[in-house]
Amino acid sequence: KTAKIELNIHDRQPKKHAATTNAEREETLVPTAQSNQPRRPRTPPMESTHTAQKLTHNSSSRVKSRNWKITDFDIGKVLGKGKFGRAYLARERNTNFICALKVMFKSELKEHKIEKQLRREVEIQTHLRHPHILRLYGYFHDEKRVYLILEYAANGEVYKLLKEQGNFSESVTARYIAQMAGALDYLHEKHVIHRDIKPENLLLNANGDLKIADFGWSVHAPNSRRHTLCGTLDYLPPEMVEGRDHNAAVDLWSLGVLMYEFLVGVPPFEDLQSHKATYRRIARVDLHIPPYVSPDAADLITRLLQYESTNRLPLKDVLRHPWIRKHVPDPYGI
Ligand SMILES: Nc1ncnc2c1ncn2[C@@H]1O[C@H](COP(=O)(O)OP(=O)(O)OP(=O)(O)O)[C@@H](O)[C@H]1O
Repeated sequence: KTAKIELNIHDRQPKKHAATTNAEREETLVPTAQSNQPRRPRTPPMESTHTAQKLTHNSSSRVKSRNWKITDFDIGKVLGKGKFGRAYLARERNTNFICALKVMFKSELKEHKIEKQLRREVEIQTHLRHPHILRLYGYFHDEKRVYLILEYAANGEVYKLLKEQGNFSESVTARYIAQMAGALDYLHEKHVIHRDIKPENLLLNANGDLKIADFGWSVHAPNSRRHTLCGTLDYLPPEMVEGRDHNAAVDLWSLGVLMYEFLVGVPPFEDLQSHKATYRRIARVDLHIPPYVSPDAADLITRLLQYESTNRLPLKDVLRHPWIRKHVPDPYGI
């Protein structure tokens, strides 16, 4: 059933204002010239032949990496900066497989005491296989850094697209929400709660399909650990801001917040005055849906943003909702 939460809320930081990290100061992964070799068919590096450095899950359920090293990859452009490092476009030399390489400094992981969190993130994400969940193919490390080999999402962050466009149309939103509902349903069946659904954690691949990308706050349910929550308050459900027990229904609430933000451009309980004000609006479910949102869309948002977690519309019913049906002919096949 759940985890007790300690709140330690910070403002939603635009990525470019992230604090300077070792990764920025010590830029050692110099992009290499792209080779002109013809491309072979792309297969995930894990499935490549003799290098088979697949992450394995041993009996004590610790995830292990084997043998990958930085020289197995050609490094391309910087895809972006996170709090703890950078992501690079990369190509595995043996197979020409294109991927993203996320590089973090061990010293920073230690300094911020997030090694455990990262280990959990890697352990969870490695075992997930879903078209709308970003694949983590493997990881390796050297003396100073940890590297994650990730599926490449060519169209970048949903957050950036949303800021550029202001909001999304109902048909685009319905497609994203159906993809999210499918992915969350898969996670919940595996007893994983994501707990940090927001546009910053969603990427888009070359086809414009959505990929859940960040498992930093995910947990296996049931879970009884206490956690310090950093990040935006906007997506937290009443039970989490009130420090009560919570379960997988937290992701249903966040899906409602996400749907609102996609259609309106700002999250429903945002209050720029103070965190306290946002907290109050969440706890009261102080929801105002603008009149330009269609009645069917408003109905789905309202069914997800229910104070009582048991009253939130289950994910399978989200996929059957008339608004999804109207815009997404085959919500199970997307
Ligand atoms: N697999 C990927 N495909 C394409 N772009 C990516 C990929 N992974 C990361 N990026 C880009 O690089 C940026 C930094 O990624 P990173 O995972 O290091 O940080 P983050 O998780 O977005 O941020 P934070 O560390 O603050 O949580 C992302 O915001 C995104 O724009």
